[in-house]
Amino acid sequence: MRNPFQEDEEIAKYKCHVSARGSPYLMIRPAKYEHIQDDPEMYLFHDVISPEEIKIIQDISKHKLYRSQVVSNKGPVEYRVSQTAWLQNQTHTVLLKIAKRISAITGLHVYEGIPHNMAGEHIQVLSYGIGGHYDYHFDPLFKMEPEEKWNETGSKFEHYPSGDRLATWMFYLTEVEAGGRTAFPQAGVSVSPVKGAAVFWYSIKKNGYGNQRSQHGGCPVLLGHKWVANKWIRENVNFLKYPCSLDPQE
Ligand SMILES: O=C(O)CCC(=O)C(=O)O
Ligand SMILES: [Fe+2]
Repeated sequence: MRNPFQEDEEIAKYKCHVSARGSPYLMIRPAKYEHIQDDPEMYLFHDVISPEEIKIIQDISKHKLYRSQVVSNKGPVEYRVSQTAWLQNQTHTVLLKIAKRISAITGLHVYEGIPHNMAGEHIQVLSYGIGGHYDYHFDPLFKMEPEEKWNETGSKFEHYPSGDRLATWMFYLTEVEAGGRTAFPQAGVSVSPVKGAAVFWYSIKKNGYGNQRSQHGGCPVLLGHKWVANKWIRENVNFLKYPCSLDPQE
């Protein structure tokens, strides 16, 4: 996939892969993916959700959709124009299968688990019509704020005992005729929706701090209809899966 924001030299560093990623579940059908960036670590995985699975997800979402909100504000906001549906794993067997697949590919725990120690959030389905968009933002819930604030009494830290959003896995359920890219202005990359693919990136660095370069947004849909599904993967249960590195800045 050609990225208009990346120089040729930078593109040359990144490669496409076919790999079982060390998982026995992927031996017969290895993951096909593009390595997009190192900072943040980011990949585009192809053919990770089938057209039949997409249809099931859209069908169960259709009567649950409501105007999207953001964590920090109750009610609709102008900077996020789309519709949202949250799907719990038990809504359909397909959702459990999908969680297992994400886990095999990323090597992370992604099951919902118990509320105070969850590995992955419920799937969040988003539907954008023409003009639908989501301005630049960060997915982490509190780690983009200064560290002194994380642990204040009554702070967000207390409300998120499973830790912050370590990584985002986002399925593209449709192509978009024009517009609708997911853009990362600080990392200098953007990803065009490819039906059946998923973009995956880490928002928290190995040193435990939020990564400013993970800032991203959904560009306005100019023509067509865009559907995506987010799976946010939490930090605490994954502390051994994403260990710190020898470089404290990393
Ligand atoms: O729609 C997109 O491309 C991005 C969506 C997003 O960033 C979010 O829902 O947090
Ligand atoms: Fe986001």
